[in-house]
Amino acid sequence: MGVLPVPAGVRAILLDVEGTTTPIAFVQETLFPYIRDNVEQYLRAHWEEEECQRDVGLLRQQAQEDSGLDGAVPIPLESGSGDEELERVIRAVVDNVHWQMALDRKTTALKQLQGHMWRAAYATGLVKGEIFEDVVPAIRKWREAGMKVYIYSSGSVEAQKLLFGYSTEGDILELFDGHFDTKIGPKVESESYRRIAASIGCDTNNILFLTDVPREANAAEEADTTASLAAFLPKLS
Ligand SMILES: CSCCC(=O)C(=O)COP(=O)(O)O
Ligand SMILES: [Mg+2]
Repeated sequence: MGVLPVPAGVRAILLDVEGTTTPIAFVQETLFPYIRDNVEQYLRAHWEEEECQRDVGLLRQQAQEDSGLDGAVPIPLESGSGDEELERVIRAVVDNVHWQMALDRKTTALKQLQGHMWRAAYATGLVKGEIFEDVVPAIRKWREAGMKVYIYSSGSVEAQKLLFGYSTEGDILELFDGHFDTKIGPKVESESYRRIAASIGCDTNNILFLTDVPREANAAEEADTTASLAAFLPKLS
C-alpha cells in the first residue's frame, strides 16, 4: 500500500468505510448477502414494531420517488387486514430491497433498514466488522498528532457503529470523534462536505477525506476539501 504525508493544515480526517477502512469483499460478500437472505424473515418478525414501520414508510416514500426508474418496485399501502394483504405488502418490500441492492443504491431508506437488520448479526457474533490492518495504527497516530477522526459512509450511522463496535480489532468506536451518513447528504455532492465542515466546526480545507470512489473525491474537492484515494493511506510526515 502506498503512503502519502498528511497535507499541512489538516485538522480532521474523514474516512469512507467500504474500500477504505474495510475490504469491499466484506461488504459485498458478507454484509449484503445477509440482508438479501434475511429481509423477508426480518420483516415478518418485526412488522408490528414502530421502527420497522418507520423503515417501511421510508422505503415506500423512496419507491414513489423512484417510480420513473427502470424496474422500480412500488410498495403499496396495506389496505385492510388479513394475511393475504400483509403477504402482498411484505413481498413488495422484499422485491424493492432486492431491486435497490442489485443496483447498489445508497438511499437513506435502504441504509436505515440494513443498519437495523445487521444488529442481530453482529450481536450474536455471526458477523465481525473487518478492518484493514493499517487502519487502527494510522488513526492512533493521527489522534496523537491532535487530529480529529470522523467516519462518512453511505452506510447508516447505526451500521457504522455496529461495524466498528463489533470489529475484528474489538470495539474501536473510541477512535472516532463522530459519524456521518447520507442524512447529511450524498457522498457525491459537494454540499455534503460543506455541511460536515460546519458540523465539525472547521473549514472544508482543514479536512482530508479518504475514499475509494473518485466521484466522491471530486465532490469533496469541489468543496475545497482535500481528498485522497484510499490506496494511498496517508501517514504523518
Ligand atoms: C458502514 S455499513 C456497510 C457499508 C455500506 O452499507 C455501504 O453502502 C458502503 O458505503 P461506503 O460509503 O462506506 O463506501
Ligand atoms: Mg467506499
